[in-house]
Amino acid sequence: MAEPGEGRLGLTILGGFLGAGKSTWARHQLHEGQFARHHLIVNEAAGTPVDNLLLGGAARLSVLAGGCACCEGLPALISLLRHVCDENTGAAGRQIDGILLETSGLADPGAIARAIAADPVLARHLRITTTLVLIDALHGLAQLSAEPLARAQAEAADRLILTKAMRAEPGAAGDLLATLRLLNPAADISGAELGLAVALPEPGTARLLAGPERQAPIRPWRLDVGAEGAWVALSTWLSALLAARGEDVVRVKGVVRTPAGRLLLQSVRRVVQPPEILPETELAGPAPEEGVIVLIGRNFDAAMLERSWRLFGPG
Ligand SMILES: Nc1nc2c(ncn2[C@@H]2O[C@H](COP(=O)(O)OP(=O)(O)OP(=O)(O)O)[C@@H](O)[C@H]2O)c(=O)[nH]1
Repeated sequence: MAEPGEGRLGLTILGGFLGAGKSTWARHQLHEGQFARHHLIVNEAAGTPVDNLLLGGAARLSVLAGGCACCEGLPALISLLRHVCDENTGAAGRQIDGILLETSGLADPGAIARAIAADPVLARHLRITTTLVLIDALHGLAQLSAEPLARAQAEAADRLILTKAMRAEPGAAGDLLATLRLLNPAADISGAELGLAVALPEPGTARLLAGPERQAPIRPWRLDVGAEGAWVALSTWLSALLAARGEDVVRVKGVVRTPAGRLLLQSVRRVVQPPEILPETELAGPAPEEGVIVLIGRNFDAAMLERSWRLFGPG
């Protein structure tokens, strides 16, 4: 007798807070030959997608930008998933082994899973094989305390991966591990550094999580920084912004043109990451908009960002 779920396409949901390392982890898995015959869907809350630049190894890639897939971007996700299911049934037969969905850092994977289960078409064609949530070992404890969303993400997982595991101070990482075990005792937990599996720290003490205060919503802001030449001004502006308003800046990412080529600039909380030169070859998904920075945070307004950039910007 056929098992329930047999024949349905497997869906892996890859979630985690802003900057937790979802694209980095997925890129490494693709490099290692994992998810080789999967359709990769990348969701970004901002309208200017960047993550697909890191996922050139994907055989099939769709980008859903400009709306988080658990809320305002949900109709687009449902319709794309139906389309992928359609393509993989019928005469042509199955072209892929499954779907890997990288959610935006603002998505609750539990809400996505519930929406899929409630959709009569998807419920017949898809089954969620794993909900994998990445937790940033450097910022995870603070996020779990301050952001209800980070907690909801951790609780929704059946697999948790502590990323940046080798960069974190072992005591703090051990406390984070103990806190995660308290929050989600059923989840399998492992560690990773740049996508590579590494040992977990010794478990420490679970930190009591204070109920988060009411906060303004986190949302993306777009800043046009112009064409070539803005690089030095941009790094000075970003350092000044993080010094002055670091608590409100959750994530910054963007692509700027420099004499050395296209540069991917990003920060997670106050940590500015080393810039990365992007290959000029054709990449999966839409071409990136150059000279555009996406800032994801709270309590900003577009005019204020413009003004502050003009203080530093070239010309
Ligand atoms: N040292 C270290 N850095 C990491 C690791 N994972 C990610 N990073 C860095 O953290 C930054 C954010 O990584 P991404 O993979 O873009 O994170 P993300 O979760 O896809 O980000 P969003 O889509 O914006 O939520 C990048 O600068 C990465 O190089 C890790 O395991 N170790």
